Amino acid sequence: MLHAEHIRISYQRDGTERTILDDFSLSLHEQEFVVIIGPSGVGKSSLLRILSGLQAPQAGQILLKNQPVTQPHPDISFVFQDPNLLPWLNASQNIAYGMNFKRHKNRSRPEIDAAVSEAIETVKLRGFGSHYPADLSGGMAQRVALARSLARRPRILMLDEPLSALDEITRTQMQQLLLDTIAHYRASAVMVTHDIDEALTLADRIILLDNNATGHRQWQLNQAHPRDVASTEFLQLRADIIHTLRNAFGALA
Ligand SMILES: Nc1ncnc2c1ncn2[C@@H]1O[C@H](COP(=O)(O)OP(=O)(O)OP(=O)(O)O)[C@@H](O)[C@H]1O
Repeated sequence: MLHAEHIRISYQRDGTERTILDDFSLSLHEQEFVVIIGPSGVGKSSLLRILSGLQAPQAGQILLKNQPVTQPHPDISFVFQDPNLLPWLNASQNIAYGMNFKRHKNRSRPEIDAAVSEAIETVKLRGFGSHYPADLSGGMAQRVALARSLARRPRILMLDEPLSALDEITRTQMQQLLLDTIAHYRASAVMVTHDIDEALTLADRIILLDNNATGHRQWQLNQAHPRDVASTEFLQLRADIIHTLRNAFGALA
């Protein structure tokens, strides 16, 4: 449904153009969960912004249902590492605020209220709609951010390390919640993470971004959820990914 074709990302530094990523292509399928990994600075966040239409590539194009994506798109939502909730709005109002987008302008109040209730229910925050961000834990705030992104029913969710600020237990719970929530909304997802176990837990496909000539590596995972990442199968996959990272990036990995 989303196609990235021959993407090049470069930035100006000290008057010269520095290419971060070149000739990257990706076809994201319906309800597919793609996880992007790679060392710091390889261009993961930049790529996610480009896939979302938040940033223009220097070459190539993004197509969603065969239409070019050149600006933020109502069918694509973004979840950041920081929940970025508005402190003067309660959880329900923060979620409703996410629906304040061109495509939803004609929605009636009852429709918005129903979408907010469904989102709150799905992220398991029933009873917390009237709570303000200051009264929510980090995990709860990130659930509100997830609900805000999904209430407007995007087809694709872009997730930039959304769980990395959470403690280990909350993070594990959130991984399952993320899978359940995305399945409920029948969305696809592209997520950036540094955590290989998280990638193994969530992904249908893991892509290792590589900015040199060896090209990007990918692994297809067909195992059902929940997954036991301590099983022999996953330990072998994990070892293969780490080995590939070391070969591609040496000391950086
Ligand atoms: N707006 C910008 N202007 C100039 N350089 C930038 C800009 N954004 C990113 N960069 C540079 O591009 C490179 C890739 O950055 P990006 O944040 O996409 O990488 P990343 O793989 O997500 O890194 P990390 O894992 O550390 O978050 C880095 O060297 C960064 O300094």
